Amino acid sequence: MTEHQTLTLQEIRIALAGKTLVEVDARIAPGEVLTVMGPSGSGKSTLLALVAGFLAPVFHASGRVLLNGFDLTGLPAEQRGIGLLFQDPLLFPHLSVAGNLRFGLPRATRDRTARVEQALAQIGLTGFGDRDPSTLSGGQQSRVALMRLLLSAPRAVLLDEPFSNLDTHRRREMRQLVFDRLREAGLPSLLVTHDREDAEAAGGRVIEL
Ligand SMILES: Nc1ncnc2c1ncn2[C@@H]1O[C@H](COP(=O)(O)OP(=O)(O)OP(=O)(O)O)[C@@H](O)[C@H]1O
Repeated sequence: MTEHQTLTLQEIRIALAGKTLVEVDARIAPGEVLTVMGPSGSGKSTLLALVAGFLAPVFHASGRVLLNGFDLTGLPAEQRGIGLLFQDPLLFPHLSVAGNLRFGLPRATRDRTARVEQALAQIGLTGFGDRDPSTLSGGQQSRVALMRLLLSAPRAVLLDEPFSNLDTHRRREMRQLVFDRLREAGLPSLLVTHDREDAEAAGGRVIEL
């Protein structure tokens, strides 16, 4: 279990061609999901890119991103320990379902096979470990992507329209699973969505860009 963290977006300002696109100042508590909403082009994905550490150089950004007071602002993406979940589950097609989950585990993890079996059981996919990800339904793939993310022990999570590829029923199930898991793990998260029901299910504050 990861130490509980607070994610702070301190006086963030992102500008494009001299014009302010995004201004945010927020502190996200452990287990809290802060939802970011706003029209297309308002800078939601750009804000996530800044927090993750891969903001395109055309943008000018100021402010700081802190995890439990530790300044991430100058760190490259791979050193930030931030997990990402997108609309597309982005499973590795050349790895089995179990291989995708194993990939999430930090290198020093012991009992890897047992951890993967346990993870499969937690998402209702016992017996699916040897399958090729493309043979899974969209909802099953989403669950594998979520579990791969959680196994990687992130310190914070960014979600960009993570449910928008799922049908209504699967979306409800997946929302519940994702938000329960993030709360249980005590992870601060930032959710970008167009869907009010996502924001309600997330249960945290909502900011509009
Ligand atoms: N690499 C880039 N170079 C130049 N402009 C960009 C780049 N990426 C995004 N933009 C512009 O920045 C603005 C914000 O884009 P962004 O993708 O953050 O919006 P969004 O709120 O996530 O939109 P959507 O809801 O459609 O996903 C848009 O005007 C977009 O055209």
